Amino acid sequence: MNPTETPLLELADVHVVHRARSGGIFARDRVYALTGADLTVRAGETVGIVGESGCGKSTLARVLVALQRPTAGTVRFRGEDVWSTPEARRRRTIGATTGMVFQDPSTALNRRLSVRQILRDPLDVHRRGTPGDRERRVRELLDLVGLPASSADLLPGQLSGGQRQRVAIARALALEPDLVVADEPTSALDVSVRAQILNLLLDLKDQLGLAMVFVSHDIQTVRRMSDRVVTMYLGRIVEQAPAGSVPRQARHPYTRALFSATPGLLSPIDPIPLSGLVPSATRPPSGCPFRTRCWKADDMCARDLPAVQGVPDGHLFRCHHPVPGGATDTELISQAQERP
Ligand SMILES: Nc1ncnc2c1ncn2[C@@H]1O[C@H](COP(=O)(O)OP(=O)(O)OP(=O)(O)O)[C@@H](O)[C@H]1O
Repeated sequence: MNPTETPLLELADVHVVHRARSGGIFARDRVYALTGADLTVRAGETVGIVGESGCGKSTLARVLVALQRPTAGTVRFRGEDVWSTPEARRRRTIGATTGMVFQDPSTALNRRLSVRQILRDPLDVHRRGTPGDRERRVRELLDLVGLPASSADLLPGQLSGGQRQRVAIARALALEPDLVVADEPTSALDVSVRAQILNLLLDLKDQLGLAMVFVSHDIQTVRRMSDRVVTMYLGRIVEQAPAGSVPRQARHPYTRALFSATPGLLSPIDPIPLSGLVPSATRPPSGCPFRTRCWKADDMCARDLPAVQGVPDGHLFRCHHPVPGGATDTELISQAQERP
């Protein structure tokens, strides 16, 4: 990875605001799904995204592959502003060189199409090679994801969950992308096949030199898969750190608390207690989004959004009162318990 080369993707101050799905008096509420996201993805690297349900992980994933247009901010793909580019060019550039694997292959694949049709579709749309080339590419893709050539004639319903996710991965790879975004790719699968799918993704990443963005609730998995871990809370990226330094060197109290809840990673004793609920994304708190649950929060946290601070190795965080890097669990837990 060369830090001076143009990144594959750069998000600058990206916001996504949805209209609330619920009806009634809140029908006109806005959901702040992603707020002020700055993120860079470089060729060949794997970025893991963690955070509790509803914090904006899928929204960020969709922005990265241009399935979601930001409400504000800039997305650059190889230096080019994605959303000020004409649609046809956008499809040829970011559309053809990124692929997405969704959580549930049963809903992500068209049940009426054969595996061959599913894999040929992107090749046909982008007019890749001759019909013979496309047929060869289908066989190549099946081989790449460990499925027999005979599966080309099957419908998704004739495959197991793990096989369906292999087809979804093959489809994401059809156009030889530089980046694959996998949004909880194993959470809808049986526990017994999860490791196989994760290993397949890791092998493909190495074999094809892909960049990968990997979204998961499963912190152990994200840590194992990623070069860099991004922690999100209530629509904001609160920390980005090299995977090897998380959780011990994590500086944001939320990252430490989140990781401490994973047995064997940080905490030999109890998880760092977090009081209160995640606030609603329709009414995020002023200042730091985490301050309503943070044991270190004070008036400044309610007043001002913390600026991004950096420590070496591309480690960034947003916090007025960061925890000391390398603090022991006991120190962190006693700090948390001192909270009034
Ligand atoms: N199309 C939409 N319309 C309205 N609200 C939405 C829409 N998509 C997402 N949201 C809301 O935006 C917020 C972020 O959602 P998102 O799916 O990105 O979170 P997430 O971290 O991926 O959650 P999960 O882990 O449960 O999948 C949530 O409050 C969600 O309800």
